[in-house]
Amino acid sequence: MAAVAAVGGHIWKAHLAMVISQSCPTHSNFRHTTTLDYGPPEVVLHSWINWVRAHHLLQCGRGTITSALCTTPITPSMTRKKILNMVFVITLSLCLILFVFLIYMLIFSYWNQGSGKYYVVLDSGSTGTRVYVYEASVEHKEDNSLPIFIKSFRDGLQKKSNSGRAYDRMETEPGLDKLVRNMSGLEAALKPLLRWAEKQIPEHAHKTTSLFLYATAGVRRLPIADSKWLLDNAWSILKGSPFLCQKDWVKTITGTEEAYFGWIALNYHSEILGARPRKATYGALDLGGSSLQVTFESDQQLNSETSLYVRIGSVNHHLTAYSLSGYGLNEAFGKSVGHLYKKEFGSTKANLANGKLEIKHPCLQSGYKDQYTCSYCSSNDLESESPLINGKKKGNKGESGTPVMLIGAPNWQECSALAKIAVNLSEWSNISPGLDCEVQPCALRDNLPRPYGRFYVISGFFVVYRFFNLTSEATLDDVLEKGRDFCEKRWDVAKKSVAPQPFIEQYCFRAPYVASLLREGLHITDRQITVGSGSITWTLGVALLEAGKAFSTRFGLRGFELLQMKINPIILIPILLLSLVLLLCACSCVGNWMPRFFRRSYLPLFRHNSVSSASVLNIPSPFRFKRWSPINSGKSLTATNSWRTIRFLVNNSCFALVYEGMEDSGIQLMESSLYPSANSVSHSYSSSNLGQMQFDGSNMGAFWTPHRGQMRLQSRRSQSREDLNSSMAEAHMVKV
Ligand SMILES: Nc1ncnc2c1ncn2[C@@H]1O[C@H](COP(=O)(O)OP(=O)(O)OP(=O)(O)O)[C@@H](O)[C@H]1O
Repeated sequence: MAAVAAVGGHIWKAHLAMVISQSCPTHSNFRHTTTLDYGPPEVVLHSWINWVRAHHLLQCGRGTITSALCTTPITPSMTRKKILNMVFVITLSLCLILFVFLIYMLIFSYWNQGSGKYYVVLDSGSTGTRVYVYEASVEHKEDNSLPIFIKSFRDGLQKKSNSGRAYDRMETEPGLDKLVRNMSGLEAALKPLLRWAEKQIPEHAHKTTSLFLYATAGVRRLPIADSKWLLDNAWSILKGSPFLCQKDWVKTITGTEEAYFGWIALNYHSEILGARPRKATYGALDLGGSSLQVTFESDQQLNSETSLYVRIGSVNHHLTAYSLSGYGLNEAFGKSVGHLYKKEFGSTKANLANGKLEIKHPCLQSGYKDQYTCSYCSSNDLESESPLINGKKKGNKGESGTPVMLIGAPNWQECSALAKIAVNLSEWSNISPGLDCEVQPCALRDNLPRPYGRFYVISGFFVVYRFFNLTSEATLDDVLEKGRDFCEKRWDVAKKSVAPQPFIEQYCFRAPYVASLLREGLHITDRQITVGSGSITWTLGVALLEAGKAFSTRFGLRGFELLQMKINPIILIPILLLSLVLLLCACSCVGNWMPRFFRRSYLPLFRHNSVSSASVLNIPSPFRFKRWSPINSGKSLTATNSWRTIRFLVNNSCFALVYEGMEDSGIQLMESSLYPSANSVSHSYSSSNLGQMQFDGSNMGAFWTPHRGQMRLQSRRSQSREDLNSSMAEAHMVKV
């Protein structure tokens, strides 16, 4: 009802009253008045009539009404009529729902096509904090993949990428984990990023742009008090931005979440997500500065700790996702230094030398000499797996790492062996002792599922390939070869051979490390991997999932199902028209309401006698049913076939329905119907001084349609020949 009213743009407050006709004196005390808050009058009328009938019959059954009329209303044909009426109402409702749904789809689909929603995602990694700005919009794609288009903003960043940095992104260093209780440092890390984001997004959209800060491995491994300080203060900075930000949008994400977001980003980028027919997804190996995220799809029953069930569109995915802490590029180098330190000085912390302890590193070029703060040098460092500070300094709880002096002593064989040690979990952790990398993936704890299927290697892998100018077709042997060449150069030459960028000295180590990590650490072969682009970052996954939520909410549905329905106007418009026709037909059945165009062909009985198309009726609201009283009807009625039938039914059911409250409303009634009968007699309506108007009390009332600000009364079309005949038959039965 509410939907009907809303669609029509009318909210009707119908005050209905039924009074037993004066022609039924025994019922004269029976009066029922009620108020319906919503619903167009035709539906209200119809429901009311049904109620009245039921009530009347009930009263008769109880003997509270003794009128002879009690014997007349219930006949098999009336029951049939009731059923028909119900069917009509249901049909009408269904058509209406279909119609409204289609309109809704049409409007919202195209509304969403154009409108974008912005997202700002701050990635607080161990190496630095980066800002990503995305604009998401609904866009249906030819290949049926997920119909969300995400655009990433990189304005003004092109210049930076030419400077040798691997990513076109706005970033600040160091990572947040090095800024514990350093408010000015925290502001310096975040505010430039916010300012940049503000410039990318149109001002009018700032308030609706969602801002997230997700911290990863660096903050993840801080003591709780430190990470809380960081996040609380980061929140106090972010809430001052013009963007929409909530406290729980400033948080540390788990390694599994990070892995999952990366997988989403990768498969979205590859246009696989939500595709129909289903396409095989790629696994993701996302190598950061601190940790490595592994995500892949598998049908096997796997470890419940690492299992994720995801439904995207109509496709279910069973994922395995985990994060290998300490396997990021920077930390791996730290482990190599820690191993050398242990070999040289044992596992006790050597404070004595105060940074003067020299460590010869086989993965550093000759001529290289620099300070390094080792986080894996003391046994404490190793046990706590404490993070490196910007790849160079500091341990947990404010405790500094061990300062050492790194000296380049290049030796490719030793460097490769050292890289393997950094990969083998049993070499630097007591979690899984004695792992043989030839036998099992030695970067994995016992209970972690082995990577399976095809993978895209992203982030740190991309950085390494890019550093050595390798294409995505390059093999791991190519990486090793390039690494070896680079290691053999003198440091001053090597440094100048590449554009300025962070961690140049570590790439000699990184080449054998990434090869060993994939081959020995994870048992992944060259054939299984493709190097992904630098634009695939887990932050894209965050934006995509948020956009999916936002658009699904707009559609009022969960998930992407509706978004996936490609709405082709060529199909939709005919469906809409068809539903409209169905709707009109249903309306005509229910309430004799149908445009003249349809009506003529259906109702040959009605023929013009004298056309008075100007006759209209102002409908007052509230309105009321009132008994039909020929005495009160003042103005004499023009008798017609149809009218006689109406009156007959009215008399049969002992009451008539009359709009009440029309007295003051200056009612104009049609003198003759727009739709004349075959007998060239017009419909007639009472236009008494009381403004009463009769309806077919035993069946549908008239249907009212808004017309030029007024309402036109039309006679009930369902008083077709068939209907009339059945009414006559009923009357005849009663007489018998
Ligand atoms: N702009 C850049 N140019 C060159 N190298 C970069 C750049 N940004 C990051 N790197 C290198 O890539 C490595 C991985 O960086 P990434 O941003 O993926 O890690 P992170 O987010 O700091 O790591 P984690 O999430 O594990 O803390 C870094 O250690 C660094 O060596």
